[in-house]
Amino acid sequence: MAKYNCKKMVFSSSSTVYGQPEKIPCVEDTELKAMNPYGRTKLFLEEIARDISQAESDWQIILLRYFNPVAAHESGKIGEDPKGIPNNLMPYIQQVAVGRLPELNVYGHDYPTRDGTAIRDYIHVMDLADGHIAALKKLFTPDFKGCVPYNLGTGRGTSVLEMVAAFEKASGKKIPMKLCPRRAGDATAVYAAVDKAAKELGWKAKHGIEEMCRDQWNWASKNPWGYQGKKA
Ligand SMILES: O=c1ccn([C@@H]2O[C@H](COP(=O)(O)OP(=O)(O)O[C@H]3O[C@H](CO)[C@@H](O)[C@H](O)[C@H]3O)[C@@H](O)[C@H]2O)c(=O)[nH]1
Repeated sequence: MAKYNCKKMVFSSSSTVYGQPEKIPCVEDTELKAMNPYGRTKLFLEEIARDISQAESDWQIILLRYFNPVAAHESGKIGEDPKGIPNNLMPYIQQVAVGRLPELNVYGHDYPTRDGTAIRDYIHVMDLADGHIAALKKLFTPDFKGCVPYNLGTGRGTSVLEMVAAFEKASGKKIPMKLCPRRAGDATAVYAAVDKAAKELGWKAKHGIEEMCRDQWNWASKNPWGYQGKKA
C-alpha cells in the first residue's frame, strides 16, 4: 500500500469484537473484547488500524463491523458454499433443508433469552455490499479523517429458533433439530446500534429475515450441492 501511496482502507471487521457486550444494542464506542481466537484476530487488526491512523494522520480508515451475514444474491446464482460441515447457522440450516445433513444441532437452549436460544443480528449480504459502497463514498469525502468504526447490522435480534421458523416458512421444508449444550465462546445476545451508520454513511439495511431466508433458499434450491454439484 505504501508503494502505491494508498492510504485509504476499508477493513472487514466483525461484531465479534464486542464479545458479550454489557449493553445491547452495541454502540461503536463500547468497550471491545474478544471471546474467541477469531474475535481476537479482528480486535488486533482493528488496533493496528487505529495505531496506523494515529501515527500517520493522512491515513483514512473505516472499520466495518459486520454482524451475521446471511442470504445470497437475488439471482440465486451467487451464494455461500462452505467447505466441509458448515460452522455457521444459516449454511447449516440450508444443508439440512436440501437433505445433505440430517438435523440441525441447536447449540444452547438455556440462554436467558425469550426462547432460550442465542440472539444475533442477521444481515442480508446485499445490504452488506451496499454498506461497503457507502463506506467508500465516505472515505472519499474531503472532511473524512482518522480511523472510524461503523456497525453493519439491522438493529434487530433474532433467536436461533426464530431463524429456523423463518427458514421453514420460506422453504416449505421441515428442519429437524436436536437441542445440544452451548457452544464454547458463543455470546448470549448481540445486535447492532444502527444510528451512526445511518447518520454518517447514509446507509441502512433494507432486508428483513423473511427476505434473507427467501434468498438463501432460492440459492440453496438451485444449487443444493454448491458450485461443484454433487460428487459421484
Ligand atoms: O450449527 C449451528 C450453528 C450455529 N448455531 C447457533 O447460531 C448462532 C449463530 O451462530 P453462527 O452462525 O456460527 O454465528 P456467530 O457465532 O455469531 O459468528 C458469526 O458471526 C460473527 C459476526 O459476524 C462472525 O464474526 C463470525 O465469523 C461468524 O462465525 C449461535 O448462537 C450458535 O450457537 C447453532 O445453534 N447451530
